[in-house]
Amino acid sequence: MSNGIRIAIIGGGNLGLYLAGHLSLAGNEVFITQRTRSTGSETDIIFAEGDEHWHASQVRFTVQEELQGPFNQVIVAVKSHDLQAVLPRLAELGDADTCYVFLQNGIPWWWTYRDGDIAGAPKLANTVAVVVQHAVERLGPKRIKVHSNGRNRYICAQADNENSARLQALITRWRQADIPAESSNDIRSEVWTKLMANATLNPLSAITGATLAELAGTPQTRTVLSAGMNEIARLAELEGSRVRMPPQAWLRFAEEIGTARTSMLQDRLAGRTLETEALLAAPIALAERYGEPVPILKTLLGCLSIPRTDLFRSAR
Ligand SMILES: NC(=O)C1=CN([C@@H]2O[C@H](COP(=O)(O)OP(=O)(O)OC[C@H]3O[C@@H](n4cnc5c(N)ncnc54)[C@H](OP(=O)(O)O)[C@@H]3O)[C@@H](O)[C@H]2O)C=CC1
Ligand SMILES: CC(C)(CO)C(=O)C(=O)O
Repeated sequence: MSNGIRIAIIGGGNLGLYLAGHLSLAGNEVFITQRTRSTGSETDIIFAEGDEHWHASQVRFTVQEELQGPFNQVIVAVKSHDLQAVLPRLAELGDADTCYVFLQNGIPWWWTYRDGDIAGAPKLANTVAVVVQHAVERLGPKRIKVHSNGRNRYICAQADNENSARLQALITRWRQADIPAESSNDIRSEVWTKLMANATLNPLSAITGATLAELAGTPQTRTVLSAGMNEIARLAELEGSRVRMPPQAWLRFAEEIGTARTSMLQDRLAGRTLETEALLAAPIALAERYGEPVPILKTLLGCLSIPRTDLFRSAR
């Protein structure tokens, strides 16, 4: 591979497949790991449809134990509740120059982390947080539907807030692969801004079964969403951050994205664990520390605690 680099992606779900396809089609050597080895070919084809149409046939599918480092980029695309199993085995995949990239929604694992807290985890200087403003759905094991309103964003920053050449190289490489990456000098405010959407749209979609456009287009749910988003904005303020989008802008985003199902609704439909800890329980715990009332967030978490994994199965 002439100009390409070696990239490992941990987790072949929605975003893992999307990034693998783009980075592979741009000439990089891409390996993607799944929880267990899939039957079938190691280089199965990834198909994208929806607002993008492509297929990528050079991505290598494997399991983490079989990856041979060092990689230039290690992209961690598992849900936040699966990080505990993955983090201690990451450092062995890289060297001093490796970029470890994390895409998780919600309060991230590195929020209060200090180097050395988890043996085997990457250093903060090598850790890049990406706030992803994009909706991708899985239609089959290696088939995704990409939703685009023309304003997708992959907002990147180093977890230690430094602006290194390594971070800039990552952004350049992703942009060459048509991934709309950009840098931020205040990633904490970006995390809070995105959490306005994920602490409200994700749970409400999983409770109701509604798409993003249905939630944003219904007056009653708009009111609940705006109130929940304002609760998050207030927490951001208490933490010394400032959200970058008002609730109305998020509702417009949701309307434009249209028929997409949030990642949490997809999990509920498939009977998988919901990402409630990072998206709701963590900000609620923080609110309790400040004595700040968050009735909407608590109601959403309460509704999700009713185990109804079969809820929409027959309807979809
Ligand atoms: N989808 C979206 O549009 C967006 C998602 N995000 C965030 O990005 C993150 C990833 O989301 P998404 O791509 O939707 O998630 P998915 O659930 O689609 O993908 C995660 C994948 O990781 C796999 N996995 C879990 N543990 C391991 C492991 N130890 N080794 C290898 N693979 C593993 C899962 O396998 P299994 O299927 O067996 O569980 C699953 O295939 C989440 O935090 C989400 O909140 C952010 C913005 C948009
Ligand atoms: C709401 C959405 C699509 C916004 O990007 C998202 O982050 C998710 O589904 O988890």
